[in-house]
Amino acid sequence: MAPTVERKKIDLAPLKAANVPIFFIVGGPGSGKGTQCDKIVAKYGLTHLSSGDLLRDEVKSGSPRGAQLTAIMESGALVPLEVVLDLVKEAMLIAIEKGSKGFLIDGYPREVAQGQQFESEIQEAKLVLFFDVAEETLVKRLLGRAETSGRADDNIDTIKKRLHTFVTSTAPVVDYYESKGKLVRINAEGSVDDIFGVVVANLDKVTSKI
Ligand SMILES: Nc1ncnc2c1ncn2[C@H]1C[C@H](O)[C@@H](COP(=O)(O)OP(=O)(O)O)O1
Ligand SMILES: [Mg+2]
Repeated sequence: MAPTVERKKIDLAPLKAANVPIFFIVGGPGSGKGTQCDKIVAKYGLTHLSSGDLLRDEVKSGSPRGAQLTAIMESGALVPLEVVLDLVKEAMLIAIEKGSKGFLIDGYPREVAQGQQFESEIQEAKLVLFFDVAEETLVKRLLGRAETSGRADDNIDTIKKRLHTFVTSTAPVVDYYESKGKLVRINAEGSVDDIFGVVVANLDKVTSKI
């Protein structure tokens, strides 16, 4: 059986009181989420949180929770939904203390259930930006990133597995938010700047109050 992970009680009152806009950023691995988020942060001053980075940072921190996470990932099991959500909540609270104007939650939700849990415990997402890219392009970009990223998961076998996971579990997320009228589907095959132009046009419609 996979080891369990300790959970602390997290007081979300300051986050709820701030009531800042939250955007989910979804798209296959290599679709350019990180690239576009960096540009959004620079223009709008939103806080960028990547659930993958938060997990990797927790593991690197050497905390007891990080060690428990390593054991789970090595056992091949999935990190429990609540633990990822705890890491996101903690990072959001720290950012709110520093005056964050809103959040880009990158790579989350991976499953419809994750999105529902986030929204019921924290707050509804304002919009979901979906970077839509053909599989062929994703593979090409990830192999390019592999040359400099040092990420163990940027290799052809793992890339294929991640693409399969994306198609089977994340595609329903896209359908779910589309049915709620919150999905912004962005064709992300073009250049970084062209894609950003579309992002800006969509964010400007809803961030006039930021
Ligand atoms: N529009 C674009 N055209 C070409 N390459 C792009 C691109 N957007 C991002 N890239 C590159 C940068 C990275 O090396 C790789 C993956 O981008 P990323 O931002 O790390 O993706 P993600 O965070 O969605 O996994 O592709
Ligand atoms: Mg990324």
